[in-house]
Amino acid sequence: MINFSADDTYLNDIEELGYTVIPNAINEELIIDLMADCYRINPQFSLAGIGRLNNLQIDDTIRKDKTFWFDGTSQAQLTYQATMESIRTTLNRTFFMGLFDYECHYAKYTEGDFYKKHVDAFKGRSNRVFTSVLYLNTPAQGGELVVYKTKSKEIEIIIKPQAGTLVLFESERFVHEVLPAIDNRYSIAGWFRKNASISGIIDPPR
Ligand SMILES: O=C(O)CCC(=O)C(=O)O
Ligand SMILES: [Fe+2]
Repeated sequence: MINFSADDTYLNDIEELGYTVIPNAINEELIIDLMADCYRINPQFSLAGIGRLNNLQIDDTIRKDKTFWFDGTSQAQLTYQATMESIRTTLNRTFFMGLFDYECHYAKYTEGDFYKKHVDAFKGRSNRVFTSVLYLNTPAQGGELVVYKTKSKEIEIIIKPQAGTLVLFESERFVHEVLPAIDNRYSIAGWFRKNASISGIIDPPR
């Protein structure tokens, strides 16, 4: 399991580059349990929307993955959330980020599914600060994550999904896309958030 204090390479990457890629961040047993959880809830995966709550829109020209928001109904979900909780406190301690919670969903991409170029947060319009993506399986081909350089069309890095690899990046900073899947691709996408409560109403999750 990832231990930031034992190896600060990843924290240095975050500081210097705004992102990091951590292979084998999560132990194999938990990956197996999370995959089993995906199969359990398989019929409940649904076409992902764009935007939040009331203005959620389904637009399958932008993304075609199917998602399922964590509902805490399995030990695997709770264990994963506890791991993300420890990363949240580490990020806060190291970078004084004031991240106050974490939300995540499973995502399933089957053949031909993609997620076109986008950013996960827009300045001043979202409280998503840090994006996390954990890959649950290792597709033989397809479904690469392409991350672009800040304010540029050039590619910063192409990440091949590998079971156990955790990617962390600044949500506002990086345009990214998921290339069309060939083999089935399972992952957990999540967001560390700051509290952007508007006129006293605590910002709801999702
Ligand atoms: O699965 C990935 O590699 C990235 C997914 C993504 O960009 C998102 O869900 O916002
Ligand atoms: Fe994204």
